Amino acid sequence: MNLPAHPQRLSLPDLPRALPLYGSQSSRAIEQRAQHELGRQHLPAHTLMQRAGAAVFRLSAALAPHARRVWVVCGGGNNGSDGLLAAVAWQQRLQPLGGQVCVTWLGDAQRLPDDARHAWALAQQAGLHWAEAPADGPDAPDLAIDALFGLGLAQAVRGPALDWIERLQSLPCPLLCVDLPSGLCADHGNWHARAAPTASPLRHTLSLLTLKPGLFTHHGRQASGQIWFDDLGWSQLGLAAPGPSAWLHGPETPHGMGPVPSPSLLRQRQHSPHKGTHGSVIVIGGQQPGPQGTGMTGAAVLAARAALRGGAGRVYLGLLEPAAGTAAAPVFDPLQPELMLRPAAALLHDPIAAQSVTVCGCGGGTAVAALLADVLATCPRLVLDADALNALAADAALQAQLMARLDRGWQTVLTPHPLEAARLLGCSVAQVQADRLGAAQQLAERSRCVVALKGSGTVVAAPGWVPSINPSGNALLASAGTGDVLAGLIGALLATAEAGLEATAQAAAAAVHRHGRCADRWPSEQPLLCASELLNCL
Ligand SMILES: NC(=O)C1=CN([C@@H]2O[C@H](COP(=O)(O)OP(=O)(O)OC[C@H]3O[C@@H](n4cnc5c(N)ncnc54)[C@H](OP(=O)(O)O)[C@@H]3O)[C@@H](O)[C@H]2O)[C@@H](O)CC1
Ligand SMILES: Nc1ncnc2c1ncn2[C@@H]1O[C@H](COP(=O)(O)OP(=O)(O)O)[C@@H](O)[C@H]1O
Repeated sequence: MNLPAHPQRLSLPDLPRALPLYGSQSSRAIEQRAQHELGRQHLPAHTLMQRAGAAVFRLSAALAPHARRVWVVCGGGNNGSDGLLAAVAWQQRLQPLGGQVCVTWLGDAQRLPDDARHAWALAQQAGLHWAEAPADGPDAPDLAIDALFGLGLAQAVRGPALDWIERLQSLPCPLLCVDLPSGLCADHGNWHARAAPTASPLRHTLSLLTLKPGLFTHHGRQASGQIWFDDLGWSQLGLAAPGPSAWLHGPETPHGMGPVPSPSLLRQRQHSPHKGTHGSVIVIGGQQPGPQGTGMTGAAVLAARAALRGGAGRVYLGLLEPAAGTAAAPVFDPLQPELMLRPAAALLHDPIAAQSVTVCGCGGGTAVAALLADVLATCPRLVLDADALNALAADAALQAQLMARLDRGWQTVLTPHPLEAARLLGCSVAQVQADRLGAAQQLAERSRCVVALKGSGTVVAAPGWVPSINPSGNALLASAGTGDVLAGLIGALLATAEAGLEATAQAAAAAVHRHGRCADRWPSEQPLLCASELLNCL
């Protein structure tokens, strides 16, 4: 058998293809299949662990080639074994150079799993230096390896490991986390230690055998730093893997269709299309300021502009009627005069509504609730955002109407942030965030809609689909109005997408990826990315 490939650096967000993600259960199933096959091929016991230890050593040596004082923190399970084997390899490298490896070990020699017992014996033979903590001052570590917990962490960390995790995460030297940063839940990206780590360019994570969903959503991206992957030779075994728990999608999503090319490129390649070919988008929202209205016209304007910049051929902006005695609605958008402004109710009763994608709810305030039943009944392709979602959450009749849309072959995309998702699911934000994949999937199944659950690692789910996680975007997007831009962009991509649930989900995922990529490409010398600036790079 060939040797396993070197660790691959995951170049996010532009993955060449969608990658399967496996939670702890399916990772263990894959490990079992691999162990069985390696045994069948008469490879020595502990081969997988040996490969894991070698991969950790190889990558850490590449990250810190001049390291002389290495601190390796190991737990008492198999994650710790990978660390122990890497420590032995570092000891062999550093001994002739006068360097030192310090191992902090949490295990109980009386109750070690089989692989860990073997690694422990090798570590004993190598004569490693054991200590509760590394030296301080000039002898402080210049490389650290975190092998406390990987897949086996099931609940809040207890005991001395809490202090070690904190110390590891704040060291001013490169840190390589084995499989997962200790404290991070493989399945959900929840942080199970004290305060979640701040971002650090010194932090790396080498995911072993499989990529886990928790690395890419909720606390995962920030806690993991740069993510690397080594499949430990799994792909060369030619075995069937269980179905993935989720996908990590790039511009190409896992569900069949190729990458979504940029609209301008598509247009430059063609000659015969007219504006109608590029689809129409209606945006309904933007409650006017007034005695009841909260004044959120800007949100609907952002969504409409995003639909235009996203490639829609025609964009209509239907602002919600101003209350009596308040200022009249604007008649045009001076910065984007291409937008066609009409009263929202008039747009809904125009035949245009049947041929367009409608984006409803951005800045809709309380006024949008009154129109929602009409919107659900007249708009075959629909994106519901913000206040439309809140109105939906408060009204069981509207929810029933939403669910029935799919029977007519009508598609809907919901774009909740975690609070909106919690309202729709009738649970707390903490419950949504504790299982973002599960929450998005549950909402998709319950509402029979495509769902984009926003936040770090936006999850796109659809009924009957395996959900996918978007790897683009960063906290530059955490500012008011960026969600409105996303809703408009989804509308634009839907306007030229094929009919059907799969194409709808594909378009939503592509829009989420494109939206996040704008933030990833934003020049680092410019500290802020306002929603209106985001429009310029769509
Ligand atoms: N499967 C694979 O893909 C492959 C797996 N490999 C490697 O094995 C790793 C999985 O190993 P694993 O199953 O032994 O679990 P692991 O992460 O070491 O944790 C168990 C230890 O943590 C402890 N512990 C748990 N919770 C705790 C808490 N809250 N607070 C405190 N302690 C807690 C628990 O203690 P206990 O509960 O038993 O007292 C036990 O000592 C995987 O991530 C990868 O690195 C690769 O080598 C090959 C391919
Ligand atoms: N930390 C983050 N990392 C990546 N994307 C983020 C982060 N914070 C927010 N976003 C993205 O920014 C957008 C914010 O949307 P939303 O919360 O609806 O804001 P608003 O209603 O003000 O427009 C979403 O697309 C969300 O995924």
